[in-house]
Amino acid sequence: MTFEEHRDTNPEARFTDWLRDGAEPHWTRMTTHRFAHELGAGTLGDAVAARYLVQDYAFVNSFVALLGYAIAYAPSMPSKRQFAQFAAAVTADENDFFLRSFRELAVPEPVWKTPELGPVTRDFIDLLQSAGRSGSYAQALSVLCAAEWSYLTWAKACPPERPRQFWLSEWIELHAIPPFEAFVTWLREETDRVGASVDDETRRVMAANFRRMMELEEAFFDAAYE
Ligand SMILES: Cc1ncc(C[n+]2csc(CCO)c2C)c(N)n1
Repeated sequence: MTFEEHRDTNPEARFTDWLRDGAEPHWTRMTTHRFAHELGAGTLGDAVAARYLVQDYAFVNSFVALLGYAIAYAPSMPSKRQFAQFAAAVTADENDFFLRSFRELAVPEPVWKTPELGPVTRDFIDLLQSAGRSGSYAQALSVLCAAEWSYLTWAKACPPERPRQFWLSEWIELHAIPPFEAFVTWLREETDRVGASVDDETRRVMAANFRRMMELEEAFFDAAYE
């Protein structure tokens, strides 16, 4: 269904709802994945957590580069500020979380500093780079929106009692706290606004990016068990 058809069925329909619907079944499989359930229950194995965090640290590195592109492409100073403030949080508090977790899980420095990238991580990095280098704010938004909104969704579904292991509890908390939710709310509104103003071909590319992201998000959780 095109966005226009989607809007015809429901005039209230948001562009980002159309993106999410177009990414099924991956959206639902990722946001209700065994990985997220075990994370919430505190039963995720240490080896699974360590494997995931090493690959995710490499992902986040490319993710920060994409935030840099979003700062460059954003059309106004208030939009640039949203990305800049978010990038500051990721490179400070979140980086500290990764380093403390690697220490606690006894992951040697060379393993997290120069990791052996899994195939899903490589595909992710390619997608983040191509969205960044596209020169298109719309494309950057479609990728960022998939990554952030899906993380907010599984984290908000976690039970309120947090696991005792800090690398699990803080990872949930980071993605369920009000400032993160506020950022995702803004990011969806920004993506709704841009999606409504671009041509049909750009909308198709945004939907393809969003869907590919969710396919990789699901595969990324799977890969932590392999
Ligand atoms: C594979 C993968 N996809 C999305 C995210 C989400 N994410 C990336 S950076 C960031 C900033 C604040 O935590 C968030 C939410 C992730 N970590 N790993």
